[in-house]
Amino acid sequence: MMTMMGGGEKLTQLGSAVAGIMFIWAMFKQYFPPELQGHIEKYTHKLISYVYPFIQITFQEHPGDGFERSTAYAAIERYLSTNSTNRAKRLKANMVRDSRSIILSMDDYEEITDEYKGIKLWWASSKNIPKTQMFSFYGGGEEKRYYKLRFHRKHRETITKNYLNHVLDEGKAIEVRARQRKLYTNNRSEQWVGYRRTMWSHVVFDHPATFDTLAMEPNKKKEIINDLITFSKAKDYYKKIGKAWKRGYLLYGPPGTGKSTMIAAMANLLEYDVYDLELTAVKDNTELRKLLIDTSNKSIIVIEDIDCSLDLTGQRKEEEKDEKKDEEEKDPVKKKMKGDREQSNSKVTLSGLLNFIDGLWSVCGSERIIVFTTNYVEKLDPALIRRGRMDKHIELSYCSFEAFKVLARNYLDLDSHELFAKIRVLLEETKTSPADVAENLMPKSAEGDADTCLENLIKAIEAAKEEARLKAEEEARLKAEEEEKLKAEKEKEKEEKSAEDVEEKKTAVKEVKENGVIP
Ligand SMILES: Nc1ncnc2c1ncn2[C@@H]1O[C@H](COP(=O)(O)OP(=O)(O)OP(=O)(O)O)[C@@H](O)[C@H]1O
Ligand SMILES: [Mg+2]
Repeated sequence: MMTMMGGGEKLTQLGSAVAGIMFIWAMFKQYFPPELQGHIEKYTHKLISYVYPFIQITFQEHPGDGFERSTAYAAIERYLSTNSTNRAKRLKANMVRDSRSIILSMDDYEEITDEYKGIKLWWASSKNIPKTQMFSFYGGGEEKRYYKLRFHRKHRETITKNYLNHVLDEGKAIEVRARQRKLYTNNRSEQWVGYRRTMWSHVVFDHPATFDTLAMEPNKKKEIINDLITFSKAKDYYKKIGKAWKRGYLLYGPPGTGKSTMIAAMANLLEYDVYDLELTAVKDNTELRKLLIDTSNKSIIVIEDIDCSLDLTGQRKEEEKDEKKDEEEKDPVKKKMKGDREQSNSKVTLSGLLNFIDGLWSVCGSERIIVFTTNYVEKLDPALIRRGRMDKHIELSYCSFEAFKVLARNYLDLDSHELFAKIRVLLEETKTSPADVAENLMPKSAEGDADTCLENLIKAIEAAKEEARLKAEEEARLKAEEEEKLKAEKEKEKEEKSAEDVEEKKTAVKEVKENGVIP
């Protein structure tokens, strides 16, 4: 205070006295007639400005006559909630819509101090109570709340230019951290009507997966976490290089290897909302664009099983298509995907999707992550997955021993066990998905202990290994049979051919004999 005032303790006391008078005035002015109120206020302010070196800024909760709560007031409330819980003696608790927790803020007529770059500031909360007890729409009933900021006039520049932005940014950041995150899914366009926007339906996103619980090679996991965090802090960098603040991830790998789990972990790490985009419910590229424009910042837009939701083979050669058709007819899973695609009538095209990733729409909104998942990366059109479009390709593969250790720690609280060595060998020999491992590590009964779970896992992997061996044997047998059949057919063809040749030769000799000419 001494350093700020420069004028010594007397001035400090004067400041406090004036602040006290103003404070008491704010509380009691309602009891004076309005005409008198105006006069008293005018002259007191004049007098005070001679002796009083402070500047005051007021932030109303409902500026103007609107219903809308000022975003600045809300941000200040959040900002002060971290500050005031330690310093204010009287607090009020608020449960704000969409928030995960109660916000504690200083109660009316409380004052706290803040410090910014060595400058001391005072924040006070207050309210005006109108004389008439009329019905009103304002948030706090009839009262009009406001915050008052007070600081020495020599810091005017710093406070108005930097400090206020700092408070608003911090307040917004606290709000983002405290808000309930949402999982959105797109509705069919027939439901996009009415007063409320219904392009997306949402539920509270409360998935427990985190990168700690995700089973994966530790180095790979670290790399992904770093990549995400770097992205989330790179606002200025993206601006500098002139690129939209977006990043694309392609997650690929067999079923049950943690692709969807990783998306949840990403959302939890960055505290982003998740938009699960079901492409088969989107009629065409125009609808796709509308949906994407309607997403919010700080979100992950997910298209799962991209190969099933979009016919990516549009421009391919016919013969390739035929080949694929045969394959689809044979494989039940692929047949279902094809069914999904056909049933959906979706006319979203590859180029529509590419425009969505890096076309013009990307100028609207920022801080978005786009994630595609697929089980068949080799099926995707190269245009879709080229670098720059999908910035990072992440393979999620079968469960390695390192990944198993994460699961054992999560599910059984085990860091080591005598059965680990055996499991390591089995995992190296087989293709076991983390989902299968996780399934077996869950106790099947209330008494199920860690030993039983590990034994169950061993049994399950051994059974799968045996099944795979039998399948391989069967396939080898069928292949051998096929080859045998082919060989026999070729032999037969050859024999028939040579019989034909002999016959031809005989005819030729006969003709020579009869006609005396060589054909
Ligand atoms: N890497 C992993 N770490 C932890 N748990 C996992 C992992 N992979 C799978 N699981 C477990 O298996 C279940 C299924 O995994 P998930 O849905 O993430 O697989 P997926 O790769 O998305 O499969 P699909 O290709 O079928 O969509 C999850 O609920 C989770 O409990
Ligand atoms: Mg999945």
